[in-house]
Amino acid sequence: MKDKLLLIQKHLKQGTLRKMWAQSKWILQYGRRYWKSMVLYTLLGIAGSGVSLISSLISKDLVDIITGHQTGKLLATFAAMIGFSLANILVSQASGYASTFINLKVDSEIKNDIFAKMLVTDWESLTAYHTGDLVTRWSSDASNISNGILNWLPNLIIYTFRFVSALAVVLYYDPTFALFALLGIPFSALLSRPLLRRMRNNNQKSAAMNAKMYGFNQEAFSNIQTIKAFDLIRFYTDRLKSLQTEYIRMRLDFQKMSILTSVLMSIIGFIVSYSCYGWGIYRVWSNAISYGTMTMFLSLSGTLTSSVNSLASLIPTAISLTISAGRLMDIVEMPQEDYSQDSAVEKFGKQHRQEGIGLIMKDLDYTYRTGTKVFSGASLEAYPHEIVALVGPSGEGKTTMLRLILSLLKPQKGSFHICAGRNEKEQLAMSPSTRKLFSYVPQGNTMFSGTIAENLRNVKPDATDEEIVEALKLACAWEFVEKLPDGIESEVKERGGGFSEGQAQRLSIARALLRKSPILLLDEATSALDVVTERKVLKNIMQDTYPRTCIVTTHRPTVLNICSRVYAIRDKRCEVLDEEAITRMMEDF
Ligand SMILES: Nc1ncnc2c1ncn2[C@@H]1O[C@H](COP(=O)(O)OP(=O)(O)OP(=O)(O)O)[C@@H](O)[C@H]1O
Repeated sequence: MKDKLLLIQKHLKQGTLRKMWAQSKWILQYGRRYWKSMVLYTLLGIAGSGVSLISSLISKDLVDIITGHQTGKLLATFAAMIGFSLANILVSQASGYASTFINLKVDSEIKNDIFAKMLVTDWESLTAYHTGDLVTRWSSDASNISNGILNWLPNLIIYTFRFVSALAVVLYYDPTFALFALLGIPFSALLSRPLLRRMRNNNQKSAAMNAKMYGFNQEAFSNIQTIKAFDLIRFYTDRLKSLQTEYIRMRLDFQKMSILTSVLMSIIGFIVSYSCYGWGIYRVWSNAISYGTMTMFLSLSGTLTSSVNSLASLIPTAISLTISAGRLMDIVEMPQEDYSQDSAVEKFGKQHRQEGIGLIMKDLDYTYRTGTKVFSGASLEAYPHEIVALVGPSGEGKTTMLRLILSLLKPQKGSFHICAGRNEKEQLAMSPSTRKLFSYVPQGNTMFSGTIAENLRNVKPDATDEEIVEALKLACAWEFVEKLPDGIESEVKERGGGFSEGQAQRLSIARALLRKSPILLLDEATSALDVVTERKVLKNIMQDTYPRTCIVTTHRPTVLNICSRVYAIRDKRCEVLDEEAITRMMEDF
């Protein structure tokens, strides 16, 4: 007793129980939405239990009629028996169909909901997780929750009903029989204890292991080229083997314990059923009960044992559910982005479509949560029809500045606004909502599998072929697309496969231009182009009649003299370079 109290105290101290309670409340809050499905599922389950109970009673009558213990209509009882057996099959099939249907529906709804929440989660918080881990949480943990919501509570009611109703019938006919039938319960309870203790541990380990495996596979498959180039095939196959060995060891370890438990449970089951059998024969022999009652007892003792085992199995299910809930709560309870300015931004964008939209950032401070301070008192401005360049050594903060502009990161200090044209007075604070006014071409390849036209229409579904060709021309991509046999209907493979790096970059730029966003951000997006093409692309963007504000980050100073303004990121600030400094930079290159 003292041990138990100490254990509970330890759990309370660690907050395990408190956590489990919070996780259960979180599941219930989802469950509330689906109460109708839960009620339907419960009713079907109770109907099934009722039908099988009545079948047992009819089978008793049938045996008694046959053995001459009871006079009755043999045919009618036989027909009732067949009728109820058929009803049993129908109810269990209907319940199976309903549960699959509801399960699929609830599963997709919960996954949609969690997916949407993940997408609006603060970017920096989300990047703390490996994408493999995120995918595993979203797929397996969400499925676990949807299964649990639908089954756990209804099953608790169904199994309890099954147990209580069978027990009531047994008690009614012969209370001594109940003692035999329930003989196994204390043993089952005793056995489930060590299983439960390890269950929670194992569930946690298994979820983490799945995430690790998924992450490994995902990274390996998307980096096959690098693996080959560095001759890492052996290393990666060995790594997979060692992960699999770790996984198998963990599963087998758990399986061994499960086998031991189920062997012991089965032995207990045998003892219980043979005791029931012996006791039944004795009662029939001493004329206390009929053959029919004995048959019914035997079938009901099976029901009692199985419903107790089913009730016991709900405990590990609850544990695995709370673990999944905890893993999802980690994600969905992270800070969320604020999209409250959506309509204000839309209105602002429409109002100032003609003059374009600029941006003004003043005295920004930004430090990553890891403690890396990137900006201190940095200011930057960019207006329509301008190309503003951000230059600076690697790791100085160019990409971070673009993330700040996109409100993926929030500065700790400073003012940051978009403005109408060059009018500083008419402005709107930057927020995740202002992102809809931007097009962003990040570093690396961002094309999807599909045709060139499909890729471009991803950002503007109603774009005509002419608009697509115009965007391709501005991005200097038309010169190679027009030579392709299928033109804009040519296939692009995963991650821009089938095209050179520079060609894929130009396609990405064309896609961003097609969107006609007031502000265009190019992060090293022209790095794979030759100098002539790079200058041509930027000149085209500058000369386009659309009032676009363009910000580019670059390592190459060769295009700086065509930019409206050049900021050098140094000493955590953005310093405007004069003509002389730009010329010097170009000469030094
Ligand atoms: N997600 C992050 N979390 C923590 N620190 C980061 C993160 N991303 C970048 N940093 C750090 O912030 C600093 C600026 O990085 P950033 O990527 O902005 O540089 P950059 O100028 O764009 O570099 P490059 O020219 O190599 O692309 C670096 O010291 C980098 O290590």
